[in-house]
Amino acid sequence: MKSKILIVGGAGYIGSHMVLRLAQAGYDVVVFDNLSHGHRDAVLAGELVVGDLADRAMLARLFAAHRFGAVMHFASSIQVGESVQQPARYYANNVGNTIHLVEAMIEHGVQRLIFSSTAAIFGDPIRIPIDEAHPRQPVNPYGWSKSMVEQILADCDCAHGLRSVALRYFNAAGAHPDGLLGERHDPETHLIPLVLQAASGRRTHIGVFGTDYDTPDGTCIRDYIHVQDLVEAHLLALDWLLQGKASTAFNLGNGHGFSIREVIHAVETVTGQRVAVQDLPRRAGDPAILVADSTRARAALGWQPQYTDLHDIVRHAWMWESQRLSPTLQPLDGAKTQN
Ligand SMILES: NC(=O)c1ccc[n+]([C@@H]2O[C@H](COP(=O)([O-])OP(=O)(O)OC[C@H]3O[C@@H](n4cnc5c(N)ncnc54)[C@H](O)[C@@H]3O)[C@@H](O)[C@H]2O)c1
Ligand SMILES: O=c1ccn([C@@H]2O[C@H](COP(=O)(O)OP(=O)(O)O[C@H]3O[C@H](CO)[C@H](O)[C@H](O)[C@H]3O)[C@@H](O)[C@H]2O)c(=O)[nH]1
Repeated sequence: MKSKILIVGGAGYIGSHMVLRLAQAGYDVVVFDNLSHGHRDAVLAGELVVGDLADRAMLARLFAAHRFGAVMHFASSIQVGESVQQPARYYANNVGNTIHLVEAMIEHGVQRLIFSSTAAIFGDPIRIPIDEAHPRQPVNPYGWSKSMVEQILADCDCAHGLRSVALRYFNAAGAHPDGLLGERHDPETHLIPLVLQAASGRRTHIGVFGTDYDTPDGTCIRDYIHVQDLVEAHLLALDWLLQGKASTAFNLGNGHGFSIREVIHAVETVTGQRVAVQDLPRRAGDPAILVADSTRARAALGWQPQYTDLHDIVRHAWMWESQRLSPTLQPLDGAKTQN
């Protein structure tokens, strides 16, 4: 009998893909999500418990009712720009509420945690690609909140033997290859779904934030990693912890960067639609280039990303976007919806 896994934030984009994959791998899954940004109908397996990490009494009841072998923690506030405007709210949800979760785990003897960290802990990189030895120097409250949690987890390992793996995703993208799940952030701020919405007619155009970066075409370069490949890394990290291995952290990306213009071009190729582009000033806090060195995850976990071609990532996300298009769907910025 496989362990029962608690997925906190399992109704969100990455968490919902994780829930399905764990169920397919034979794990018993319980999802805990306040549905602030998640979707009830994205939980395609297991039991959904609607609750907030701020509610310590509810967490205590949850841990008393189930015997969890491990916890995967996807729940957080995720917008970098918003974190600059509302830092206290970000620290409360991403750090304060994570402490509630960790305390409940310690109290109930649950010793394994996989934590969703981010490339934002590295701030403006001093070298590319970014490996685990790169200094952590966040430049916004979102990145700081994740870096602080990593420190808290290291301290809780020393004090309580809580074993954890922090997975630092670079740019999560794509959708379930069978079209079952996809990215449904509201508001959507991520590049690939926004460009696809411009291709489908749900938006009039895509704004490009900054065309004067020190990159070949002047636009920012990011490392887009398929959500399904991230999910596979979590399964391997779970095995790592179940085998009793030490707490650690891994950087997760493909190791290839694509510029914003290359992403737009890939969307045009995959969809056959022309995307209207408006060049805009830089967005505050965007590093020019973020590319992961995931050598360690490949060597230690045996992680082998499957969907490394940007066109596959865009194709799966397009399948999801196309399914969501219907004559009744409201245009998002005054654009006409195509049928
Ligand atoms: N999407 C990316 O590109 C990316 C990159 C790096 C790291 N991450 C991290 O991965 C994780 C998942 O990201 P996502 O894109 O799936 O986000 P998401 O917003 O789709 O999912 C987060 C889920 O957590 C839930 N949640 C938030 N606060 C909660 C609380 N206090 N109590 C209970 N539930 C709560 C939300 O309702 C939502 O369902 C986040 O921790 C994020 O910081 C994401
Ligand atoms: O309408 C848009 C949206 C984005 N971009 C640009 O596209 C690139 C990618 O932007 P995203 O917002 O899709 O992703 P980020 O690289 O800003 O953010 C990602 O990495 C962050 C850490 O740096 C967080 O972890 C975040 O959750 C994750 O999606 C950036 O250069 C951004 O300026 C545009 O030009 N136009």
